[in-house]
Amino acid sequence: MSKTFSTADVAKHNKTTDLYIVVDEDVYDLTKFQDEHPGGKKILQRVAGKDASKQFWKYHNEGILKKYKPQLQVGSLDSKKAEAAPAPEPAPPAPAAERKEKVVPSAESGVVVPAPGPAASEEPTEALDPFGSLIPFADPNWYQSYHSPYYNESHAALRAEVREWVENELEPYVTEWDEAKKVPDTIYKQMGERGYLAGLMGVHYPTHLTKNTVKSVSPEKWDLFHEMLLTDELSRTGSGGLVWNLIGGFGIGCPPVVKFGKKKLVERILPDILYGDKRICLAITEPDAGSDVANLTCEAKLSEDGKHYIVNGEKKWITNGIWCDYFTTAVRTGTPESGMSGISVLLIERTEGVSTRKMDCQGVWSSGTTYITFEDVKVPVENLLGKENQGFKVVMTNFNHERIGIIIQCLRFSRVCFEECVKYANKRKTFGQKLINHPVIRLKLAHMARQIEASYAWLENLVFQCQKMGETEAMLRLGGAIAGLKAQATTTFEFCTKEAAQIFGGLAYSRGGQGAKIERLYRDTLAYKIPGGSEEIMLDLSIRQSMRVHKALGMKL
Ligand code: HEM
Repeated sequence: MSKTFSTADVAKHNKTTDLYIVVDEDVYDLTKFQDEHPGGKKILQRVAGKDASKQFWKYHNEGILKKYKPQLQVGSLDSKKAEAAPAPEPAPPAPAAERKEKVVPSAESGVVVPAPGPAASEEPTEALDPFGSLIPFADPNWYQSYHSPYYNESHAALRAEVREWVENELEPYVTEWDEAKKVPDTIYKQMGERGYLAGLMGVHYPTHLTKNTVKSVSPEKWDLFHEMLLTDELSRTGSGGLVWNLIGGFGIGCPPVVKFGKKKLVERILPDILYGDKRICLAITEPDAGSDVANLTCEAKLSEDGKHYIVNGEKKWITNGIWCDYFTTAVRTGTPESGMSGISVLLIERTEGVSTRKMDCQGVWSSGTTYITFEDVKVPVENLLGKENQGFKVVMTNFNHERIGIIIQCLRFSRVCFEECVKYANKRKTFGQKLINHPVIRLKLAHMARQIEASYAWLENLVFQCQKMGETEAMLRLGGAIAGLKAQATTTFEFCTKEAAQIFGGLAYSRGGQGAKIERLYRDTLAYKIPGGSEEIMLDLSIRQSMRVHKALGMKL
């Protein structure tokens, strides 16, 4: 692989039986690959022995090279070696001690939500070093040296750590996994090993439950902005299926156990979950009850000896269900008419009477959307989360966390659409002009960017409020705003996929290839607009809830 070639050496490999090409000064042996090349072998034979960089970048994106490099690259041109030395490395970030850190979460025991220290908004810090492609609006603006009160060196370090993993080990394979409707189990396991699962619960980093920690951020520094950027960077894969596979079930199924589960239960089941050995999901929605949670019918009756609940009912559209060992399940313990005051939440373990079957859906293919039936399932009373008939509070507390997760993903997916479009519009020519030179294309990009940036600024503000307020106050005061932002994020996401598809044209209509992310995200939009509270319910709730809260705060009309 480390062989050096001159252009004259490469030129000798110009036959169908011995076919080399050059892409970006690296040399590839395509002799065997030509027969399986999806673009055809003749097109490769026409560039045999030559530098085909221009043609390559016309038809492919970076993921293809990353994926095929290990098997096809045989060396590099001698010219590359000569130039390699002076290549400027981005300046390393200044040591943490040299910078003033903004958010210093305190780790008092008994405080569940990471609370920022007093420094959080006192004085402005220097902007962080630039990071990423520097395409405007393709990353949050603090990646591009904008000043921000929310981020410090530990966020920059996590950003680099996650991006490296995503770009090298996830993104090149995402299309394959989506088509297979399954992500290898090893990837989920790595989520545990890398300490990411433990950091995604909206609580202080739980070192008492796992020995795994995140390499670039010490547990006591972990805050909600780390959690946000972890989800954000994972979403750069441009696959709702992948993100939901890794955090969709866990991120909403596990927090209620940690926050409302009895100590013994938590200590028994959490370590295996946080290591990535066991999986957990949230089971609320039913064939006949979605956003209308108060209407659910899956029943749990106390056994005569009072030691078990006997659960009977169905759950539908449950993310990750087919792979799960544990189900955080909303059940009716009250009378059929009891509404929201007859709901409880149980941690149901995969045991006799629990059946799961995979559902076929429009989008998020690799997320394992599941239909679950519970038939006379015996659940120990110790598995009750919170108090009997007070499960509505557990469900509501969880909604803010779930919705913020959805918002983060939608906004990054919107950025992915934007970024892909900018890159494509700068190489694709129509009517003798690059797409970027057509005002109609720039107009589409502008409408995407303005929605992304405005929504993201609202998101950062709300995450900051969650961090400052603590869980109960956040639940009472921010529900309306978070619901409004969820609707804002899903409409932005839908708009961006629609406009991106128009820019990519036929490439966004067929699966795979350069338009793969756009085609997939277009199909994923409904999986964001409907669950976690549909767009219509979110908009209505945003006003109803805010009016109620502000009335209590003394609103004058
Ligand atoms: C390292 C060398 C190459 C590899 C690994 C490679 C791989 C691939 C793959 C995986 C696809 C499927 C579409 C996708 O997933 O993007 C594809 C499509 C294609 N490739 Fe290549 N390719 C290589 C070089 C080239 C070169 C040098 C040319 C042109 C001279 C070329 C022309 C095409 C065309 C026209 C398509 C079809 C694009 C479409 O469907 O729109 N490829 N290639």
